[in-house]
Amino acid sequence: MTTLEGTAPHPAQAGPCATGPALAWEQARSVARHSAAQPLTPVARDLTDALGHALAEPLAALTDLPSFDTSAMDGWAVAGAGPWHLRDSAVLAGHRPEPLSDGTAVPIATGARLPTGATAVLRREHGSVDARNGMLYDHRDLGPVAVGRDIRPRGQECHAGEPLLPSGTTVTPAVLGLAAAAGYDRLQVHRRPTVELLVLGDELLESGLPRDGRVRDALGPLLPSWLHSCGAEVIGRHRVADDLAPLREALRHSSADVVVTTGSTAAGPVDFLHDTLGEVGARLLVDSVAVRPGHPMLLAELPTAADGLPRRLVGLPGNPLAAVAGTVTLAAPLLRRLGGHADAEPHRMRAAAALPGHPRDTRLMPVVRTDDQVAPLPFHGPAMLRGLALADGLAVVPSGGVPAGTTVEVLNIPGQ
Ligand SMILES: Nc1nc2c(c(=O)[nH]1)N[C@H]1C(S)=C(S)[C@@H](COP(=O)(O)OP(=O)(O)OC[C@H]3O[C@@H](n4cnc5c(N)ncnc54)[C@H](O)[C@@H]3O)O[C@H]1N2
Ligand code: MOO
Repeated sequence: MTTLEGTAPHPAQAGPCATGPALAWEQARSVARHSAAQPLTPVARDLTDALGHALAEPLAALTDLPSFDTSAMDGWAVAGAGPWHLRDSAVLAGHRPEPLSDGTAVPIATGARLPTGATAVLRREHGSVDARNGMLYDHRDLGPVAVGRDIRPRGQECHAGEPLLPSGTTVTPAVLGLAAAAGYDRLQVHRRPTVELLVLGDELLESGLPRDGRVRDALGPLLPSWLHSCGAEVIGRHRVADDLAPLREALRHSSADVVVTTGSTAAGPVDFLHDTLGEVGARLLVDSVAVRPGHPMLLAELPTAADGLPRRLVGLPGNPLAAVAGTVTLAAPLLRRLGGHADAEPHRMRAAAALPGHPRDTRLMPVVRTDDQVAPLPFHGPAMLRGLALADGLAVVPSGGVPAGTTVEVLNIPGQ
């Protein structure tokens, strides 16, 4: 941990950008996660606005589910043994039915409330009505209809007050559906951390073919939805000129919980990030990580803004795959922690082929899933996205690499 203060040397004379030894990859992820003492404050959100947030309290059922004895099939609600005298008015979903007496039946729809006295539901395809005497017969000839047959009893899925999901659960479409079914109109969720994305690099083009030594900005299009799927609300995305003053002003004026920068992490003549962090009085928490690609990535605590809330900066390297490595290593754990999301269990898979490693550092390698194994993809250089675009995940390859058959951790690609 290093404090950058005072006047830094001009970047052209600056030595290696990182001021201390690179942190081990696992340690860097842990520092990023624990750099937020606690998740952001809980807020109440309508169901439609809660998607992607994390539950700030356990989701408990507000009612029994189903909340009444329900017909599971279209057919007849029957009372006792058949044949049954058939009542003609059907019971539909949403109706309040009259009680049934023993030996009678009434047509009923799937989802309709069962009349009191009904002992079972006879499916439409299992019964027939004799129009002459108005009697319903079970034509399967399998003996009496079992009591409770094709009835979903009240409380079958849960009882009121029963915990359904723990706090920290990410609100997925399925969680929204469950919450609605269980009686919720609003959910207590953690506020999404706001993120401002600053894309550095005067050489970047925003349209057309790469030309005259300039390249297309690949990270502006890639990162916002990834950051969103890590739980962030991306409130701005800007290009910033390769100069200390514009970057300093952008940092001073940002109101985001987390500023994410791309590029300028290394020691090139226009790599102003370290100097700017020094100027604004930021505190470096991670200053390079023993991981390839992406080792110059960094995490800093920015001075507290007028609102008194802590602010952080994740510096992603400019090489696109290195930026992706920085996203999964530093941005994702920090954003998930701020947003209150529970730690995901590490996902492990067997390597279908040898996974080459770096001699000293962890390597993050785009891999494709084949059955229950993962295989490395070509075109995984730090400046390349071709392998990643085909990948199902990023394998965490320990230093030295691993032979085929080894079980390795595989990181999800955000949003997949
Ligand atoms: N002397 C050293 N040089 C470098 C080191 C080092 O440790 N010492 N590290 C190398 C590594 S590893 C990486 S990764 C890069 C990191 O560089 P920066 O974060 O300073 O990024 P830039 O220099 O601005 O750009 C690097 C590369 O990426 C291209 N780029 C930048 N932004 C984008 C974008 N949004 N979309 C597409 N491509 C982008 C940029 O044009 C450069 O080609 O530094 C090495 N050097
Ligand atoms: O981190 Mo760099 O990505 O090795 O090119």
